[in-house]
This record gives sequence, C-alpha cells and structure tokens, in this order.
Amino acid sequence: MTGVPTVIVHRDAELLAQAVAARLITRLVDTQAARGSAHLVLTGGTVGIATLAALAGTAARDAIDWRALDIWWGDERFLPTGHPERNETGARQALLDHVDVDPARVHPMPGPDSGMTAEEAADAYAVELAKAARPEDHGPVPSFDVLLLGMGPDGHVASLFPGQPAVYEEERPVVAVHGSPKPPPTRVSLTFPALRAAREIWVVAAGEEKAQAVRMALSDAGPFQVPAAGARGRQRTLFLLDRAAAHKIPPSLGRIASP
Ligand SMILES: O=C(O)[C@H](O)[C@@H](O)[C@H](O)[C@H](O)COP(=O)(O)O
Repeated sequence: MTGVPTVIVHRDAELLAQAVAARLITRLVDTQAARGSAHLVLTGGTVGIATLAALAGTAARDAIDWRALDIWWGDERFLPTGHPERNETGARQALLDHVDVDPARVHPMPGPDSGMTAEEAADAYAVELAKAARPEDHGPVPSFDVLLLGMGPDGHVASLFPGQPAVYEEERPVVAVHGSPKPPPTRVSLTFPALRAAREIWVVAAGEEKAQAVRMALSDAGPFQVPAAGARGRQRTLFLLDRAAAHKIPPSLGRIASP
C-alpha cells in the first residue's frame, strides 16, 4: 500500500458525479497524450453509474480517444449478459452505448450465460488481464491508470466484503465470491493484489450511510475488516466524497472543493 489518500469533498452526490467525470476526462486525456492509450476500471453502484452518466452528458467527453481505451470491471454480479442488475449493463446504458469504444477493448466479466461457473469466469478474466499486461507492469494485470471503486456502508469495495475469503486472497487477481451480503450472492471480483496494481485508485462515495465506513477506511482500520482501507493505488489514492459521506472524518483531512 502506498501513500496517504487525498480526500476531496464536494457539496452533494450530483456535483460529486459531475466532478469525478470531469477529473476522469483530464486524467484519461493526459494518459493518452503520454502513452497513447489508457486502462480504466469501472465500478457498479449508485455513484459509480451516476459518474458514467455525468461523463456521457459532458461535451468534453469527446476529448477522450474512446478507441484507445481499455475498459475493465472491478467486480461483477454473476448474472447473465444484459441482466439489468449487472454492473456491465448499467455502464453500457449510462455511457458505453453512447461513445465510440472499441468493442474488442471492452472487457466485461463473464456471466453464467457463458456456460462457466463463477470460479471459471474468474479464471477466464485473469487470463484476459494477463494478456493485456506488459513486461513493465507489476504482475499479471495491466497497470490500470484509474480504478474506480464505490464503497458500501460496511466498507466493502468491488466485491471484497469484510471478513470474507476474497479479502484474504494474496495470489489470484480475480476470484469468485459466494454469499455476498449485498445481493446478488454470487459475484466475481478483482482481489487486493489486482487493485494494488493500479496507478490510481479513486474511491467514490456519497451519503450519510457511508460516513462511518469512510472514517474507518481513512483511519488505521485493517483491510480485512474494512476493505476500503486496503484500496491504495501505487501512485495515488483519492477519496472523492460528498459532504454527507465525509462528515465523520477529521476536518483536517478533507479538502472542500465545492462551496
Ligand atoms: O456490485 C456492486 O454493487 C459494486 O461494485 C459495489 O462494490 C458498489 O460499488 C458499492 O456497493 C457501492 O454501491 P452504492 O454506491 O450503490 O452504495
């Protein structure tokens, strides 16, 4: 784990989504200018999808070279392709159906309609990640330029739930998750080793019900109990919050970015 997270607080959930969308445009444009292409990891959840919708609604989205972008998911609900509860479906409806992505560079996690079990889907995703990794990357996954994470009131990120076997995985980059406390029970998730390959991790959270988990994630809580406490990027970690989610952290920690 590297560095202390930077905390940025916006007025409310709507402005937070707009601000994260604007930040994504800048970051992806800068990365593509420097390296030609970029790797972005998406999240499900309310703020995650609201951010993608905000991005789709911003004219500046055209500054991104959508065809030079690999899109991955941090986790997926193990449901058939097109199911309304899949994180992929939400991302496609909010953003991906409205921009000129290269279909070959959009990497959804397989669902049960692939004929695979959740374990096989996790292994297949690990193979796909390994194919995209370059020798200069730190292990069998690409160095994600931005990895977006929503966070649950229990401090979970991706489908890494407190105390569940997936949080203890130190080898495999992707695992199957059974018995998730948030429905649906079966999921596929990146693990801590894969998350920590990211150059930047942006934890995005809004709402009073997240305030306690935000405080714990920024304290010295252990990642097995509060998985968001273990989500740290190699170069930078941002906690992008609305005021309600930020109100339990010491004022010294948060930078208020919106009046
Ligand atoms: O499949 C999912 O649900 C997610 O990927 C999950 O990790 C989500 O991001 C958080 O639970 C926050 O979700 P909310 O923003 O809806 O609270």
